[in-house]
Order: sequence, then C-alpha cells, then structure tokens
Amino acid sequence: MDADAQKRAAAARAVEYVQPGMRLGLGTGSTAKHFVDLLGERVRAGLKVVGVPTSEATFAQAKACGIPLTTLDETPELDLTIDGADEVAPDFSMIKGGGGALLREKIVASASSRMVVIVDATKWVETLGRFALPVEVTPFGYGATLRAIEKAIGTVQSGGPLKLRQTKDGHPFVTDGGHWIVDAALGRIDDPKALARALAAVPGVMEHGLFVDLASVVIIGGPDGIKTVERPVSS
Ligand SMILES: O=C[C@H](O)[C@H](O)[C@H](O)COP(=O)(O)O
Repeated sequence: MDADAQKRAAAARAVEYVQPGMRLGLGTGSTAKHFVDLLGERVRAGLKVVGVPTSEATFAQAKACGIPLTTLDETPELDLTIDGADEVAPDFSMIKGGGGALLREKIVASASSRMVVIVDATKWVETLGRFALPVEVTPFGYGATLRAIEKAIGTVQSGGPLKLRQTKDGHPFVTDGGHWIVDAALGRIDDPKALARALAAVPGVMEHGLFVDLASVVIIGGPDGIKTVERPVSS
C-alpha cells in the first residue's frame, strides 16, 4: 500500500466511528479529503449527519459530496471531529497546519466531544518537531510579532529558522481567516504543552499548530494495515 492508500484505509476506519444523527467536524488536508469522500458515499446511501467544515476547501468538497452542512454558530457543540495531522507523538500531542487550516481546525476540534485523527504511518513520531511548526499570525505588526515568537520559543527550548510561508509566486500565503503563517523549523519539541502556552501568549499570534489534549483516538494506516491507538490516560 502506498501512502495515499494508507491514508484512505485510515479514513475508511474512521467512518466506522460515525453514528446516525451525529454533528461532525470535517477536517482539512489530503487524508481528511478521503474521509469526506467516504462519508459522502454513506450520506448518499441514507446516513443522516451534519458537518462543520474546517476550511473553504473542505466546505466545497463536502457540499459537492452532498453532506448537509452547518456552522458553529448554529451548532456550537459537535459530537466528533475527524481530521488529519502532520505529526502525532505517543502522548497524542500533534502538529497540524501544514495546509494552513490550523485555526479553524482547532476551533472545531475544541467544540467536539471527541477527535479522531487519521494519518499514514510516517506521521507517527517519537518526538514532534521534524515537521516545521506552523504559527498563524495577523499581518499587522508582522516584524514585531516575529521577534516575539522567537523570544517565546527561546523561553522554552532552542529555536530554529522562522520562515514566512509563501505561495509559488512569492506572495505571503493567506489563510481562510486572512492571516499569514510562519513555519518554525525547530527540529524537536520536547515539551509541546510549554511551547503551546508560550506561543499562545504572543500578541499577534492567532493560533499555533500544536494540538495537545484534543485527540482521543489515532488511526494509523501503515503498509501492513491499520492500527488504532486510544489516548493514554494522563497522569
Ligand atoms: O492545515 C492542514 C491540516 O492541519 C492537515 O490536517 C494536516 O496538514 C495534514 O494534512 P495531510 O493529510 O494532507 O497530510
């Protein structure tokens, strides 16, 4: 099985967590796209659910698939969110935001009773940080915010290059919320909770891609099949 087939297999397993009548958070990215696709098949076969998309891309896909959609204004509490991730560690801390959807993804996941994360086996890592950590910032005061992010990281661990995410034509990548993204190449993140707190305290940071204490199940699609891991009981 190649990586894409592993993602689809994980997504297919995640569909089994969906029950009739559920209010669902619909994730973003190439793995979540498989889930939305498979959920659409179930909906067209008669399953009744309602979804809140975490990005404009997922909104368009879910709508095209015929999945009934709502918003967090109409439906502020969700039963289950299914989403991908860029890295997941054994304590279920994660890096998300490789596709730039982290802010809406975190709001939707936080409004959900459960979050099921679907990944291929390459994303399951011992320590987070090989994937550059996305930090979403408001464009106003960008230079000052960048310095403050650097300092905040320095209070917790050693830093690394911070890079403004750009489109192919050299313009800043703009998120669905109208913000920019700084990718922090940290190499390793030994204390995700402490780093999450430090980054959240920086004015100008709208959200960061560290998701801690949110996922309850991780479904990993590997070359030899699917593995489902339940969140360890925290001490
Ligand atoms: O912003 C994007 C999201 O956090 C994605 O869920 C994450 O980047 C994983 O995406 P993919 O499934 O495409 O690797």
